[in-house]
Amino acid sequence: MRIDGRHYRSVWVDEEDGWSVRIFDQTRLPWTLEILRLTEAEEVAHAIRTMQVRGAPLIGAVAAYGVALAMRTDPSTANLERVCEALGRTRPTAINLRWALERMRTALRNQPEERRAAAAYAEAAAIAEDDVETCRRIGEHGLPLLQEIAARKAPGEPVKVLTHCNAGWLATVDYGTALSPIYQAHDAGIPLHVWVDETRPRNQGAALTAWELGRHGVPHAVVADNAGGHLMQHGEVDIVLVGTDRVTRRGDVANKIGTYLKALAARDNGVPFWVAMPHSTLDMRVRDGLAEIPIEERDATEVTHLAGRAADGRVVTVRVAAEGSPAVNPAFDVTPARLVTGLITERGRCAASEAGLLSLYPERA
Ligand SMILES: CSC[C@H]1O[C@H](OP(=O)(O)O)[C@H](O)[C@@H]1O
Repeated sequence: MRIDGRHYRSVWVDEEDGWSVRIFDQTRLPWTLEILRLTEAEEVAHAIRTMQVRGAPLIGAVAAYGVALAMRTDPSTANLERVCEALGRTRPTAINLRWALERMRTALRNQPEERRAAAAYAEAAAIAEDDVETCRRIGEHGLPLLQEIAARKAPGEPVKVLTHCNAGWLATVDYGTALSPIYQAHDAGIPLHVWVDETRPRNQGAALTAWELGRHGVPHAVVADNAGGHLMQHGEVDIVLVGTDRVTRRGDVANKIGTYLKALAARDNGVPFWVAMPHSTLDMRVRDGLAEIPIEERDATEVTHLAGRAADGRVVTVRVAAEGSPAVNPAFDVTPARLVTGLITERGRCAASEAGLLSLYPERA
């Protein structure tokens, strides 16, 4: 994403010192653009736990750099195992975190200690570059879906897309997943209108997706999470495009809480429901998403309180639920494969099924 003339990714190694890790503090967006400098693996773990950095592919890439930071100070095998375990415990649902840490372990365990830091930075960079190209290709394979809808409309009539949470470049190293086809369609001159689910309780849609689309000039409107079904009933949604945190062997999809409800409304209204999935999000070790995918339970105060910017510019948190009322905060839900029209991957599109996935990823059998 270009900001003030400079192209940014969502994670990078500091150009001056060559080893510290830079990220945007996404808890401060859309109000202020703050760049954090991470110098220790524990700071990386904190950033992931507190969602200063979030998004399934991005937390994998940032955790990989967390391992590199750890190897700088202690390249022992004991420390490698310790830091991978600690980073792996930060968030349980997105499989990308485990995928990236397993890839780092594999790349480092047979390296001599004196070469582990350099090898760790190289592998983390490879994970990041892989994500960039993967997300760019997801855009290429998702673009035809939007072109086909546009071709059925009157000239200038926008393709109406609904998206949930943030699956843009802020959720990946660059380009995004669900937003990647949207950016490519916009840049190709296809008229779009994006319904941005606010995505309670953390409001990644209202705060992050709206900020991204606004900066890119993509026409959009923020809507309450509960408005999506109504919009679909009234023909205001041509397609639903969402990201994912884990796809199982049979095509069940874990994603931000509320995704399942959109899939139900989409099915009831005959609206195509597509999920953008990078290879790092595929978990062929799990078949039944509802039974096997761990759903992160986050702090209740994310539901009872809301962060926002006061009139004087301060970012404040206010209580929105009655004093003393408890709250429950599951951060993800699972959409069964039967409600998913298809998966958009870096290798093409496929059905949300084992056969569909193996047709694109035969090596994952
Ligand atoms: C590119 S997929 C991003 C995926 O991650 C988000 O979760 P979180 O913001 O809690 O990290 C959400 O589920 C998005 O769809």
